[in-house]
Amino acid sequence: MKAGGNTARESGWPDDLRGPVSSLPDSSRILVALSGGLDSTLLLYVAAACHRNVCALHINHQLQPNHSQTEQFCRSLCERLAVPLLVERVDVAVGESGSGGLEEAARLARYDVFRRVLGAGDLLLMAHHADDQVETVLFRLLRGTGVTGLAGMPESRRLGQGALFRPWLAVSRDRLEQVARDVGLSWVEDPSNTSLAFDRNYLRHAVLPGLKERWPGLLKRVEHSARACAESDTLSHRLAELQWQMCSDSGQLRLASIQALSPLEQRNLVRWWIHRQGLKMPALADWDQSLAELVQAGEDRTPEIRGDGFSLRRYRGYLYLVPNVEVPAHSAGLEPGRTLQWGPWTLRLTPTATTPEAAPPPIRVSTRQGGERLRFEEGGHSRSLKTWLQEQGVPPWERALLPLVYHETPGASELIAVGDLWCSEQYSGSAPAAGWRLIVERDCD
Ligand SMILES: Nc1ncnc2c1ncn2[C@@H]1O[C@H](COP(=O)(O)OP(=O)(O)OP(=O)(O)O)[C@@H](O)[C@H]1O
Repeated sequence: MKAGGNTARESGWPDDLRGPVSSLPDSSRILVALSGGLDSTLLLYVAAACHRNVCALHINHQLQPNHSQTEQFCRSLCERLAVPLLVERVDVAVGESGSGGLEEAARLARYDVFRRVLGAGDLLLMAHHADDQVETVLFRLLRGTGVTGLAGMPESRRLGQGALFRPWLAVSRDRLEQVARDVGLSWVEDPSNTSLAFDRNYLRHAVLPGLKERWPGLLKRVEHSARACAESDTLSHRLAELQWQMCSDSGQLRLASIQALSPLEQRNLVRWWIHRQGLKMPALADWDQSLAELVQAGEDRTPEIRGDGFSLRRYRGYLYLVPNVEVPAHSAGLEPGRTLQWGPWTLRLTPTATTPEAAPPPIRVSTRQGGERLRFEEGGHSRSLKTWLQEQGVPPWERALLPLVYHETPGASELIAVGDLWCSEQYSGSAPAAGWRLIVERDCD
């Protein structure tokens, strides 16, 4: 069978390649992530032979000198196979490369597109194979990782509104190349694939050939180890979920409950919590020690662990995971009908009548400066805001960020709302006396 001819849509592909592709779950669309390289080109042929709802998705990172030719190759290939093709061009600026380098920046940009493009019921097929899996596991091992990293790439997972599948994780690169050459397939060679400057290429070209020669069953062995790690990882998650149910109240961990867990379980639970919030583990050499101190500290102490974009803190018997929040440094006016974003709070002033009789007095929003007083009823006694916030159990870091809303009249300034915790009856309820309703909402985090 010649891949370039009309027979490309025939399902005469070898069973070891066709089997994992033909047995995919039902889907709205099957999108093949097509780089134009050997593996994904072959995958497109096999997928198109097995399914009617196949299309291809090519991301042009515009990084390689031959990127236009690669894009053109994908276009011609899809035309020949009568498969619809979606091409997305992305700009990966050198400045965005961050600590992981340009390759990592390109990978992240690619996954952003995948997430955006995948609709409900769509499957995205990637052509990762067994050698890719070994490289991934070794690479992570060398960088230092736990069982989650050593589990390698999963065969499938949710992505955007759809799911990602890697049907060929058990097939070796040699096997794919052999089939591709047998059928006379053509593909594009990525010039960067040979550069040993990239860690992955160094592993692929300088390390793995020797390891494979010495241990011919290397691919299978690493696959088994990765699978064992994936199972341990699943069990650790399951344990964390169960212990979360036992130890949490309203999204925080009860210190008394986690103190009863072993240090190993505490670390597992907090790690799971951090990942579940979409955050990264703090890069601390003494993480184990820091967490133990945070959990065991006396109530009179306020230690904290700072991570990338968040901190772990304790307050009144609870452990909090606090995402970093920025609020304006200066006070701001709240214009009627306009929305004001204040960190995670959104503020709006809306008229209760379709044609309000008068404009509201100026409304100003600011953070605590100290000494504020709160009056619950008109003409009633005022009380200290600080004491009231303490009584409400608002943690100190939150008190410093809360938007305080003032109604300004000549010579006087009156506090009419404290974040989403309290609002004067003048501006709230079914018939606010001011004729304007103040709405303060906090985004769920
Ligand atoms: N630019 C791209 N556009 C669409 N999908 C891509 C792109 N680059 C990679 N992929 C997908 O990710 C998989 C793994 O990427 P990787 O960089 O390891 O492979 P490759 O060497 O670029 O390409 P191939 O796997 O096709 O030989 C590819 O098999 C392909 O499915």
